[in-house]
Amino acid sequence: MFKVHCLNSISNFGLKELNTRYSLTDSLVDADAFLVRSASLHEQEFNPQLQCIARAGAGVNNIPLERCSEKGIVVFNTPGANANGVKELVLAGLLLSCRDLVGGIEWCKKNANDEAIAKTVEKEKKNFSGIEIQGKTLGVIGLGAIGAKVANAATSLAMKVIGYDPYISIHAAWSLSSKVEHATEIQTLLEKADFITLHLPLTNDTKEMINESLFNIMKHGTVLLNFSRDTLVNEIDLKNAIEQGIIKKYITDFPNPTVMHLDNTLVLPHLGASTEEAEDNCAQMAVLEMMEYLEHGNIKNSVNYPNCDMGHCEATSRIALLHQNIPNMIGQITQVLAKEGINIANLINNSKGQVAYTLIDLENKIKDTTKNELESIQGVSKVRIIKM
Ligand SMILES: NC(=O)c1ccc[n+]([C@@H]2O[C@H](COP(=O)([O-])OP(=O)(O)OC[C@H]3O[C@@H](n4cnc5c(N)ncnc54)[C@H](O)[C@@H]3O)[C@@H](O)[C@H]2O)c1
Ligand SMILES: O=C(O)[C@H](O)COP(=O)(O)O
Repeated sequence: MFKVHCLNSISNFGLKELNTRYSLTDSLVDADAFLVRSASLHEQEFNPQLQCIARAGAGVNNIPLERCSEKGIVVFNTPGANANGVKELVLAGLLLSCRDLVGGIEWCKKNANDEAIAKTVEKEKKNFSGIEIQGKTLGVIGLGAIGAKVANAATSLAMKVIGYDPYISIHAAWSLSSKVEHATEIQTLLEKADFITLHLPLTNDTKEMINESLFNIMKHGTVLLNFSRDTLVNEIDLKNAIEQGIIKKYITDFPNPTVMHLDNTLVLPHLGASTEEAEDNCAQMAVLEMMEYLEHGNIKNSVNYPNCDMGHCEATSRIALLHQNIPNMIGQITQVLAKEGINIANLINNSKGQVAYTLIDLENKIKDTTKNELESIQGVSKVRIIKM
């Protein structure tokens, strides 16, 4: 029986995939797997039994990836599963930035009891007027699942679109409209864009990437949309850019004490992925990735371990080893098995950066003592017996 702990509420559409081999646990201590959305795990201790963490969503900056890799914990996310939900909210943000819709709605509410409102409004409406997006230039930074959808949608709304993504995947590149202009340097995008939207992950490399030096390249009166993460933007520099009129409007999905007090800023309550469809998609994908790993040892969409698919085990037993990507690991592993007279039916060894994953089907049963011996090889973080 596998025990699963949910750190956030996860859509039942995903949880109903769990079969009789699973139970939900309230305890973090005895869980084999965590399901999580945005809850932070940085301060969380991980028990030795924890095999994987499935993030029902895209961003994994709430998970200590390095510590998970050291402990042989596989972290999954759900690429693209909430991209349409975010795209639709970004389009809403784009339109909200053009006329003062929020101010206008507030004005109507405030004047609800004015019998002459139909007449007064015709004098007052100029206070909420604005511009159109048609013909304006949108700069999209990060052309992954969300950025590509936003870029394509904006071309359909008659915007000119420039995209910047030095690490674009082939899949994302194929999905982009040919109308999207490709910027090889971020400067080109910043110089031309009337609206800039951020769709890149928060990492050590991208933290506060949008700072004074980039604000200084932007056009006076740029609208900045941030539906990715708050700390991609240096908020002190943002405040200055707003005061200088470089940023005309900042639309963000991430409330924090600083942005709540900025002028010309519209803050949404982290709603990008909060649609029924996105929540269902993410939950289902996360649960299925977790089950495939726990039951069969196969890895799909991990952010810290390589993909690996050996199908379902037809041999007598299956073991998985999570280890460092260093020389002679396979030699040492097969030596232990050979010493025990265990014959290998099939073996996959894949690596990703500093770590590697070895999945082995065996023609003999595997004993606990063999598992212990494999665990004692230097550089092995975890050994799982998937089928005895
Ligand atoms: N507001 C929300 O509710 C919400 C929902 C989903 C995702 N997000 C955020 O959006 C981010 C992107 O999500 P996604 O699904 O599109 O992810 P994705 O992995 O499909 O795309 C991210 C893209 O950013 C690119 N990138 C990385 N570093 C870059 C850099 N320095 N400059 C330009 N591009 C760079 C990558 O090459 C990739 O193409 C997530 O990491 C998450 O933080 C927010
Ligand atoms: O990275 C993501 O997928 C989003 O920020 C969504 O987060 P949520 O699942 O907590 O809404």
